[in-house]
Amino acid sequence: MSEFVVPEQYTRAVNTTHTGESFPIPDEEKFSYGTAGFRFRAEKLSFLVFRCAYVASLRARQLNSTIGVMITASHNPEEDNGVKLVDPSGDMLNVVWEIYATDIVNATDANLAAAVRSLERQMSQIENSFIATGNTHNARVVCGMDIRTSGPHLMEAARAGAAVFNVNFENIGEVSTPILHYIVKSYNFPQFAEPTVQGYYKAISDAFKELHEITVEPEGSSYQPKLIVDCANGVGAPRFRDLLQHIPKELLEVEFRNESGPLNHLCGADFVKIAQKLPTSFKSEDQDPKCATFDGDADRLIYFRAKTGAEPGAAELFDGDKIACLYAMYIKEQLKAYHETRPTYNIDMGIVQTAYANGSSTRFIKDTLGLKSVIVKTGVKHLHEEASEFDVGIYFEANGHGTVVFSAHFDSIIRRHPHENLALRRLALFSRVINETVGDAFADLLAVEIILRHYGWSMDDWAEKMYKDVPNVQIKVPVADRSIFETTNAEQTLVKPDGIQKMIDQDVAKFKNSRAFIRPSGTENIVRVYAEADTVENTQALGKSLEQVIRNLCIA
Ligand SMILES: CC(=O)N[C@H]1[C@@H](OP(=O)(O)O)O[C@H](CO)[C@@H](O)[C@@H]1O
Ligand SMILES: [Mg+2]
Repeated sequence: MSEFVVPEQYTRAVNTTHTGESFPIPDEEKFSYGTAGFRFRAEKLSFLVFRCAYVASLRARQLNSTIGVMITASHNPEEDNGVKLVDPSGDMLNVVWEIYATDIVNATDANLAAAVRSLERQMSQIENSFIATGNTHNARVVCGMDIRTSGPHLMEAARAGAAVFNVNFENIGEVSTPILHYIVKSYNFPQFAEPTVQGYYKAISDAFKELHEITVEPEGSSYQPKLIVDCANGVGAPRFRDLLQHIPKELLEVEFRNESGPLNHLCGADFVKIAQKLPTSFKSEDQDPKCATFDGDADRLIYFRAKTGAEPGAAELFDGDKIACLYAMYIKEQLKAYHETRPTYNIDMGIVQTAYANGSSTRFIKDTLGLKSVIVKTGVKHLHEEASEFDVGIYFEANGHGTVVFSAHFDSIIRRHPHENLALRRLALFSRVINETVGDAFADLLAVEIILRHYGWSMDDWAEKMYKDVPNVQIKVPVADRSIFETTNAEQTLVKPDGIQKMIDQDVAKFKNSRAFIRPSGTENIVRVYAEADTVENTQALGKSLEQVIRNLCIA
């Protein structure tokens, strides 16, 4: 019996990009909307951006709102690129739409119209909304890109994608990912800020300057308003320079490094976090007092300095966990002062972390700050969602991606009455320095500086007055097929392949104060091993032995 063969004109072998160029996709290749959208070598991206901007335009019509498209591959190398979509609130794309986006990206050219009709049918059942009809005059797609050389071509792919359904398109040029998120929110909530890059600079810097004015350094303060920033050779360099035009040097003086070399190469927040090393152009002997690093699209921030008493090039990190704890200390203090004067309206606060959070930070949150840390799955959308359960929800990934979200209740009590007392004013202004839509390296840096000044802290103080990280290691193990790994318990336990968790548990039991887990990455073809133990040597040994568990399994 002969098998039915689909005529080629109906397969993905004849798919095309926005310029009509052929983009054949093998049958077995299925794109999926990962932890942070679609990410590949840049060659694949014109097609994906074209289709994603089309999806964005459908969502924009459905909600009669502005939707964002960001073209970036964050901390990945220059040759890569990626695309992710931003919802009207400035948050990550709604998860149901991640599925629609996946369907549309995987459709054949011939089936695209049918895929959209099916999407519309599903939507009319679930949300009672329609794409093709109704009021769509506010529908708009706003698109930003980082500074990869593939960016401008992909911007044209996005423009073409939005044009298919005739939706307004705006290119906002080279921006950090958080700027794009902020502008999308500003379009949809005009009272929030002017929906331009300048509007973002003004809103954040005005709040910073006002909060700075009412932040008094304590007597004997060791705070220094100076720091050196490693820009990962990314978009953070030009845009942070622009933002600082709005902030007088006496308030904050920044020296820029790694502004124009190879993107994310031996520098940037991801490199510093995983290697625990100083980025290129920083040296141990310089003993630079206070340094910070962004990733390639400036949505991550980590503070660091040269580690004393360690091998040359080693870095001491003040990572996402330490920043989260700093925010928590400060906000808790202001909330306490607020509750003393107005006990009637309770405002609750919580901290959300992932399993990668250093064990010491979680203990500090619980034992010293008397707060609870909720552990969720990796990926900002999970943290953001959980943090939104609180009036003040602080969330951070250990890698430096994080922010604070504030509830409507907080809004009505604090933001609308900021002049009643100092604590209220501080809270209200702090909430405006922060970019609530997503982790923002610039906004987070300004918030950290305010808090260090408030406490009169140097980096020494920050290190000594909080907690000491337990030794930890993160190892990337390349694998042919990461889909064979399945996790549970906020990704801390492997349920598949069979028997593997038992081997992990046996290894972990050999070391003192140890904790470890293995999970497949959602962004790269690797499995990540994370381990903690009592000493650096034991941590390395545990990490290596777990790495071997994976290697044996994947070779077998
Ligand atoms: C351990 C780690 O840092 N994982 C990162 C990384 O996800 P993976 O699914 O682990 O590849 O990229 C995500 C997107 O940038 C980020 O949210 C996450 O924290
Ligand atoms: Mg990033």
